[in-house]
Amino acid sequence: MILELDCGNSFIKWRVLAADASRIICAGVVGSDAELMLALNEESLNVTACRLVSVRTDAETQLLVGLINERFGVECACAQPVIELAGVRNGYEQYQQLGLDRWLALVGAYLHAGKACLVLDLGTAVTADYVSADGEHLGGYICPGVPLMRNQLRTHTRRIRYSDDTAERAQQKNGPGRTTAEAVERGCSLMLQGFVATQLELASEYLGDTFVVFLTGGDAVVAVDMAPGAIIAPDLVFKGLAAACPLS
Ligand SMILES: Nc1ncnc2c1ncn2[C@@H]1O[C@H](COP(=O)(O)OP(=O)(O)OP(=O)(O)O)[C@@H](O)[C@H]1O
Ligand SMILES: CC(C)(CO)[C@@H](O)C(=O)NCCC(=O)O
Ligand SMILES: [K+]
Repeated sequence: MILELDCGNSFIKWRVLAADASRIICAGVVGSDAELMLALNEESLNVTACRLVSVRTDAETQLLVGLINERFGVECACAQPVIELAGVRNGYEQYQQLGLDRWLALVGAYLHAGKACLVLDLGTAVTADYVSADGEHLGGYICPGVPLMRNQLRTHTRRIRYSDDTAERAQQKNGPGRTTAEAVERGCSLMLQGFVATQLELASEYLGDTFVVFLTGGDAVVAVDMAPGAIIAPDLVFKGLAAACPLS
């Protein structure tokens, strides 16, 4: 079995594939290394290979690599920054500085589409990346996602306080908020939608008429209605990871 890990700033997304990568055996999202090891221990797994991508510090990543090695006796293949992969060229002035999750997502997208693509990752951070029809990464954008916007408001004000339940109820509609929770939740959601709308406009400008939009990340649902024809691809990073760390 192949263990795959996407180690982000907030969550570790994990999944286990059959040895021939033909199907997903189990998968999950956890908040910490310890939670990951607990989740993996709950399954009876025969892990024979591991590949991972991390945007954490090298020290944090090595800690996790050590835990995996201890538990399963396998070395993790870690995705590394490269200038070119699977027909895509990294567009950063310093290719090492492009977040590896962004890089693998856009490689995964181009492998899937084979033409120009706009990759929108709507998670803790929101990112947009542009790939031209011939595989040139043109660069992208980074901004705070809904969880960060919401937390900034909570942290820097005294009267914005409400529960997660209230937040969830407030998100059902988009009209002007009549409670604090509604005003904040709908406001942040509109910020995100405004960002997505602008990205779609820019994409026509930079990518021409024919491009494929990929939506990924926890808040992808907020944007589906705005991008008809967009491909919802929760596993884009894993697609790119398989290309970055082939097992044979
Ligand atoms: N406590 C949780 N348990 C399980 N799933 C969760 C939990 N919190 C969030 N999720 C789900 O996990 C996924 C997190 O993905 P998302 O793309 O938003 O990650 P992210 O916030 O960008 O994380 P990172 O910065 O760690 O990559 C979402 O699909 C979300 O619904
Ligand atoms: C932007 C995030 C935080 C998104 O997860 C990650 O890709 C990252 O840490 N990137 C490094 C900075 C950059 O991509 O320019
Ligand atoms: K992410």
